[in-house]
Amino acid sequence: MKVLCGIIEKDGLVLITQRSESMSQPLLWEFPGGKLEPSETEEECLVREINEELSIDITPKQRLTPASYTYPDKIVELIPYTCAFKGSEINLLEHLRYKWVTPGALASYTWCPADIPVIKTYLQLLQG
Ligand SMILES: Nc1nc2c([nH]c(=O)n2[C@@H]2O[C@H](COP(=O)(O)OP(=O)(O)OP(=O)(O)O)[C@@H](O)[C@H]2O)c(=O)[nH]1
Repeated sequence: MKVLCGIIEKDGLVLITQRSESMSQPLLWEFPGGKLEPSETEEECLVREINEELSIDITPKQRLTPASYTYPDKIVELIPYTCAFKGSEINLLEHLRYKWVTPGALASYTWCPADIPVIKTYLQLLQG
């Protein structure tokens, strides 16, 4: 299944979210996003999912290299986009917590396994 995730940037920081105990992959960190519906574009999916989860508005910017990961019950193709934060207050509607962190701190969180190569790709992009 195709899953879109947003690396949302603001003032040099990145927004990360922690999955709640009731979700699959409980307490792991991820980039907000979700499953691509057949009727929508990748960008539409990102805007919709992030609004549904956090009630904020974002603009997708750059598509990064997707990463595939085989979980016991599903194969996830994780498609990352860098996104601009357009403002408004964050309301957590599904997640346990969120944090704005420096890119250098990303590696110190416990991520969904599919995100590990995505973080590597993002850090390489920043390094130019
Ligand atoms: N949004 C998001 N999902 C991710 C990331 N990494 C990753 O493995 N996933 C997985 O991709 C799927 C996204 O599904 P979803 O957000 O639309 O719905 P969900 O958690 O209710 O799905 P699920 O209950 O089937 O696991 C989940 O299985 C989630 O664990 C990520 O960085 N962001």
